[in-house]
Amino acid sequence: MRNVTLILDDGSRFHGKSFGYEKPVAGEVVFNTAMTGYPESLTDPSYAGQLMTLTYPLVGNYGVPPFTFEANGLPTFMESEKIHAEAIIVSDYSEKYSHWNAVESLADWLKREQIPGITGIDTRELTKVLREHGVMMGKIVFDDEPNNIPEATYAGVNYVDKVSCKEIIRYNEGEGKKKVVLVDCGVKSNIIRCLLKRDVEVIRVPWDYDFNSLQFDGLFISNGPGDPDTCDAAVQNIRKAMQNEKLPIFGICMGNQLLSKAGGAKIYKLKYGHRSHNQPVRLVGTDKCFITSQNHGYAVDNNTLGADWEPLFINMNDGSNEGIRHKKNPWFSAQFHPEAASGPTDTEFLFDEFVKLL
Ligand SMILES: NC(=O)CC[C@H](N)C(=O)O
Repeated sequence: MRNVTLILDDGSRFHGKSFGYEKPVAGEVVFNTAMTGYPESLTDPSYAGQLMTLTYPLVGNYGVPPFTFEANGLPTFMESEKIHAEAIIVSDYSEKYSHWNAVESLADWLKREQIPGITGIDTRELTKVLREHGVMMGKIVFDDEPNNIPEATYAGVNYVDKVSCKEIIRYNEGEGKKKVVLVDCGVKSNIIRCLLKRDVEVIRVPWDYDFNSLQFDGLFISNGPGDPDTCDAAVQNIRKAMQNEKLPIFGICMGNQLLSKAGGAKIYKLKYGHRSHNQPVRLVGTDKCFITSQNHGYAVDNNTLGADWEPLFINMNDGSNEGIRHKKNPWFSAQFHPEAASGPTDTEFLFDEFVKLL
């Protein structure tokens, strides 16, 4: 195993060993405190541009599931067709694995997809640095090679355009009871699975496609990577769709941010984001709290919501926005991931609420 160093923008250095593909890499360094779910997280398109640190110390011991596909073209076990994170950073990589569904080791998968993985990093100390300073850009370099990796940029880059589908994809065509247009900002497969199992036809369109001339019963806006302020074309299309006040609209994560922007609200960057399986959110107006799966670095500013809108969920750790709803029209969204995959399924009922409105 070759020696590597993770260098953060503030000059902090963390020394470890390479266990994945051997290439230097740069990106935004983020941390995720979930205890499981590395196959799902690595293939979540929302991690594009990011070096993903896992704080759970032992990673790799249940291997990697196969890349098989369902009849509708969706991967059976993964959240997209490939790894989207730029790299994975762990404390203690386990090459030995055992699981009913495992077909290869995490190292073999990373090498095949040309994604660096590093182990032996004090991920607890790294997370403390990121919590105190805020997320930072960083790079992984090989100690025996000159440091020749260019700096990466994250803010202001339109990552959605890199991961969105390039043409329309239809699921359950002519079979579902209702039709939903899904704006693909980097959609996770389980969102589509959650819609399909509720008997709807899904028309998945590129993020900037003007879908308003299509025939459909509801609009869904997906999760996606990067800065929502780079996705103006989607915001304009959503605004056009809102001219029909009866059209049900549901957004998740980036979808919450884009719906909020279409409603006139502003977005800001969180100091170090929410990435875990145990983020508590309260349903506004009730004492109900749900434990949610999350992966986001930006948030909607509650104080900028227009008079017709209100927060739907609030994060119980830091009071930040976790969803919005319109006071009159059937429009709502969640900042967390009700589709889970990975993580708790407590809030999957939001898909039922959406489908009931169609
Ligand atoms: N998972 C997502 O959709 C993330 C949305 C956005 N890229 C953020 O970081 O906040």
